[in-house]
Amino acid sequence: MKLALTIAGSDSGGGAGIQADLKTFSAHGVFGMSVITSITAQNTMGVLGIEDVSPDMVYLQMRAIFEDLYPDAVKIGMVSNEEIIKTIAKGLKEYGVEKVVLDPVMIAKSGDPLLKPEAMKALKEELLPLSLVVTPNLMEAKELTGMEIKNISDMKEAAKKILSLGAKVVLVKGGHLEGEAVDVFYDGVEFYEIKAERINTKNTHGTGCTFSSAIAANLALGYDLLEAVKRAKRYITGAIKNSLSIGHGVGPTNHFWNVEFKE
Ligand SMILES: Nc1ncnc2c1ncn2[C@@H]1O[C@H](COP(=O)(O)OP(=O)(O)OP(=O)(O)O)[C@@H](O)[C@H]1O
Ligand SMILES: Cc1ncc(COP(=O)(O)O)c(N)n1
Repeated sequence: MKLALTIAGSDSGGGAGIQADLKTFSAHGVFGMSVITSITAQNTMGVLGIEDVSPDMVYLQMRAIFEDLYPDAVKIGMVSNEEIIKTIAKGLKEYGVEKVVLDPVMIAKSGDPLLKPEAMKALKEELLPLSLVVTPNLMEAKELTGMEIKNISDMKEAAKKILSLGAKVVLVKGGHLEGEAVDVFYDGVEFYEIKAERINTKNTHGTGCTFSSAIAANLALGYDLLEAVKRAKRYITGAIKNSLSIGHGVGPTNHFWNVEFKE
């Protein structure tokens, strides 16, 4: 059995964060574990409240996992404050973790901030250099580079800048552009455009979480990074195509559309 770990925030509504990540791991047949960084009171309409877990408790969760159930890959999502970011960086270094997918979550689809503005620097300086791949959406890539990003050529330029911040591979997600859903993968040598059809739906809560945890699941399964990203792209496209119209706002991705064993 392969093991994957998500270090992220809890979404009470089940569509994003830890909950989306664990469902994604399960759908890939990978055993999922979690380090919860923050608890959000959240649903398809927005975020009612956020309570960060103490850095000590974040560290203890990491210890509990790494000293017993060593993961084959790790995904990092919402890490809202500087102390938590530094604690995670310390843990990753201490336990020598290499297959790290960093989703630099900043704002929820609902517009609610999930990263404190003063924590941006720590995210850039402490976590980015420790990750194998970082997966910013257009807004996050803009925050990381200061660049306005309007097309694929801008995405490539941004990917180069983010690589120079210390990331080994950058995957800029074009979910917020128009036309085909194109993501730009840059490993410092070559650009790859990872493409899929655009699905016309309002139900995209948790797309970034689902995509990054699918990359981590495929890394845990032993695929190389580019292949893991291509497989994750197929997974997220299916999860959006079959997304769920539940709740009154932005519905979540669906992890049960390709399940073989139905009642
Ligand atoms: N409507 C869509 N149709 C097809 N693919 C999409 C659509 N929206 C997003 N994607 C794809 O989903 C993946 C996640 O991208 P997105 O840009 O939505 O991430 P995100 O904004 O970080 O998500 P989140 O807001 O959940 O953190 C990317 O591969 C993107 O191309
Ligand atoms: C705990 C948590 N983590 C991440 C997201 C981002 O996902 P989205 O932008 O789809 O709301 C979220 N809303 N909540």
